[in-house]
Amino acid sequence: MKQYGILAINPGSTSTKIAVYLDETEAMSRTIRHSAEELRPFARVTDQFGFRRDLILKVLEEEGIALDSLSAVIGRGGLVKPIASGVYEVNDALRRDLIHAPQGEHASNLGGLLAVEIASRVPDAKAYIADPVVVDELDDVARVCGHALFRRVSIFHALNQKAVSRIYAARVGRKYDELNLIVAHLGGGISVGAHRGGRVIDVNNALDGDGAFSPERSGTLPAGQLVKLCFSGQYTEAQIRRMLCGSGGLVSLAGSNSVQELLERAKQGDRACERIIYAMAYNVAKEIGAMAAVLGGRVDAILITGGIAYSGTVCDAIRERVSFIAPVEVIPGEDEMGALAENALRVLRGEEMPKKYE
Ligand SMILES: Nc1ncnc2c1ncn2[C@@H]1O[C@H](COP(=O)(O)OP(=O)(O)OP(=O)(O)O)[C@@H](O)[C@H]1O
Ligand SMILES: CCCC(=O)O
Repeated sequence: MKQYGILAINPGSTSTKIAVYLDETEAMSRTIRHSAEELRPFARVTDQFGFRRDLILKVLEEEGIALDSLSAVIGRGGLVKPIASGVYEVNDALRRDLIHAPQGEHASNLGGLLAVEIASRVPDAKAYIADPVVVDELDDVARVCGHALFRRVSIFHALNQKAVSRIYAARVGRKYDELNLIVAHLGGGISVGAHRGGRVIDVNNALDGDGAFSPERSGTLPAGQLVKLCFSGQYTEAQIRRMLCGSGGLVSLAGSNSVQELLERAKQGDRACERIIYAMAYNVAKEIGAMAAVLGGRVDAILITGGIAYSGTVCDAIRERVSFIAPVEVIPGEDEMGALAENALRVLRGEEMPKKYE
């Protein structure tokens, strides 16, 4: 069988992760860190394009990876229009939206742009994105909220939520699209999704003041108090937005986005820290309960994933409240790089057709 070389690119706010796979086997992986000073000169995320591209090319050269060994380059997709789950070839329409960012700026907008640039240097190589944060499979009823000017929007850790669901399905010898799952991704942001037969029919918008609070994000806030703050004249719109996403959650409540650090402080006797960590777990459990109702109580398993899932303390605090719903499985960390490569491989092998972004 033909062997495929795949470069996966996952740009985050302070790092660019890259990995090269030969079929399913990882040949190299590297996390390139970017300091605040390095990124300061760039006004917009897309302005960082040339800077990150050159760093990727340098790492590939250092690792002895020849560009012409690549059959495809796949990037994490960004804040484009709401789209169905799957693999998308990077076409002009997608490129335009990654640059102009109709739903806002996000580091992952660079994924598809870097993929198409690097693929263009290799004859016949394809450029893709897969399961971007805007994957939207919401049931119609989940879009409705309590005022005609507002609607609920699906923005979440689609790539990792789908990847861990497939891992769990393989473990129990079932197909992802036969299962009803609740997946709680606990990272810098937190998303809790109801997966019914392979579709995420309800999920919180993890970027925009919705759901459980997380290390850096406020989650849902009392709307009346928020309105009052907005009109207090004390804060600009940018400052308020930063309270929701960036300096909300644990950063605001406990002064750090590191759950590891806060758990250590709690262990040393800091009761305030302990209370806040438990409050975060309590809010995640509440979201899981809501998703159990969305699934009509028919839940095969609850999966807890993301960096915070390495903490037994946090997982136990959640499990205690939700294990009456379904078995709880912890799949810590994320394998977004592996998930990107697998998505590209399915398309290269003809097992899945890439979708067209319009
Ligand atoms: N062993 C651990 N125990 C407890 N917390 C941990 C552990 N390892 C990582 N974390 C916490 O996980 C959080 C970061 O999670 P993760 O790495 O998934 O986030 P991210 O990739 O930056 O953001 P996102 O998942 O939203 O894309 C941090 O608060 C970190 O302290
Ligand atoms: C919303 C998913 C991605 C992120 O946490 O930034």
